[in-house]
Amino acid sequence: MALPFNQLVIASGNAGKLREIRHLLAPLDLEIIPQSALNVPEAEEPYCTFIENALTKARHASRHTGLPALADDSGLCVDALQGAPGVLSARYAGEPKSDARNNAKLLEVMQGLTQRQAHFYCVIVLVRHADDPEPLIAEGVWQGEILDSLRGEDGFGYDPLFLDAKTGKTVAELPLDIKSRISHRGQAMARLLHRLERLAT
Ligand SMILES: O=P(O)(O)OP(=O)(O)OP(=O)(O)OC[C@H]1O[C@@H](n2cnc3c(O)ncnc32)[C@H](O)[C@@H]1O
Ligand SMILES: [Mg+2]
Repeated sequence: MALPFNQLVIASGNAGKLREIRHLLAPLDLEIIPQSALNVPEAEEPYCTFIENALTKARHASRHTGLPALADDSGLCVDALQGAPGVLSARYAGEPKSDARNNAKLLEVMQGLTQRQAHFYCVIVLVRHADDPEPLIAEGVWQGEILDSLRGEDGFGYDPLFLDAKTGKTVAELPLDIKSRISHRGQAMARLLHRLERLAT
């Protein structure tokens, strides 16, 4: 597909996410540039919805670089916790961000709970310029359940606690290519690429 741009800034500072996004965008003929390479400072994420935060991150990176930018805002939503940690997933256990402390907190909060259903949610936003009135937006959801102990070494964030019902594995036990095919992020990116096709010449 021939896109109307050949460079794309990824508005994320999360190494695990960046690895997955690079993998998902690999089929495109695009130069992928992490925002850190262009000294974009981390954006504030003050909103209570994923979409508002994603839009803010994408516009922020685009404004700083003058390039098209893609942001991912995502998180884990636990049914029994009314959707927490939700938009606060990255900082559930406070500052500085720590996957290990977030997982420990989640285990503690869910101790003794039998209702363990949860989902990962991801929204991806692509703006062609900072004030783009028609950002491309796509979502994905991945249903699973929260285990009572950590399993697996791969991935990032809550992956060692999230059991995928279909494979019977935690996300941290799934290789990158399998996770990318079925994850919330993989689904969102597939939909985004579909929308990008309509822009392609
Ligand atoms: O905002 P950026 O810089 O992209 O990085 P971040 O880690 O702060 O990203 P978010 O604000 O979108 O928060 C997402 C958090 O949700 C969790 N999360 C999202 N996707 C995940 C996945 O695929 N596996 C495990 N945890 C995930 C993880 O704790 C992330 O830090
Ligand atoms: Mg963040």
